Amino acid sequence: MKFEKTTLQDVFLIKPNIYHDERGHFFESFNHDSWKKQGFNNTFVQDNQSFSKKGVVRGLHFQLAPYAQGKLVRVISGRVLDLALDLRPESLTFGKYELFDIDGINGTMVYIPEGFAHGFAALEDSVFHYKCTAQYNKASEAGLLWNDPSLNISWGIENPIVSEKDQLLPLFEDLYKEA
Ligand SMILES: Cc1cn([C@H]2C[C@H](O)[C@@H](COP(=O)(O)OP(=O)(O)O[C@H]3O[C@@H](C)C(=O)[C@@H](O)[C@H]3O)O2)c(=O)[nH]c1=O
Repeated sequence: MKFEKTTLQDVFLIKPNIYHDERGHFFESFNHDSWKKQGFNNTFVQDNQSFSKKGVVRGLHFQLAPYAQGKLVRVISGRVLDLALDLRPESLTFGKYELFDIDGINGTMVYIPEGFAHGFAALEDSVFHYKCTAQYNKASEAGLLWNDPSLNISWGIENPIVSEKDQLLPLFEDLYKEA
């Protein structure tokens, strides 16, 4: 598996070695020792899976400390535009985001550390899987509006399906007014 930098500090892509044969294919989606060699000293404590119909946008979500989550995300089937937004004021890439076009064929994974907001758009019917470094904690849930004009995110979907909860999330500038 190859670890590649992105434009965001501490966000990286993980490209697995995929072994194809007449039965199909095989790849390691997580390997403790490979991650340790990269200096990763955290532990994944929860795995999540969701299915999204084509045209769904979920996010942008994060959990507040002490339940902040690092997430290792991947698409099992389908295709997703995945987004990480740096919310760490001390970071060189604070306020910046990057979109990653990932699918169930190339198996590319994205690691999004604690301190980022995360969201994704399902460009096809998609099964999405992610490992988290902290448990779900309802009281710590927080987020930002998926279509905040100041972020101007090109989700590649017109009139997406968005949960009621996500439609009520605050704007980026309001989040920092509240802080
Ligand atoms: C996230 C989560 C939700 N739930 C429950 C709460 C609710 O009844 C139902 C659906 O929750 P949500 O609407 O929050 O699901 P969803 O919008 O898919 O939330 C996820 O979005 C992506 C973008 C992320 O980054 C994740 O961390 C997570 O916030 O599942 C859990 O039991 N455990 C969990 O870890």
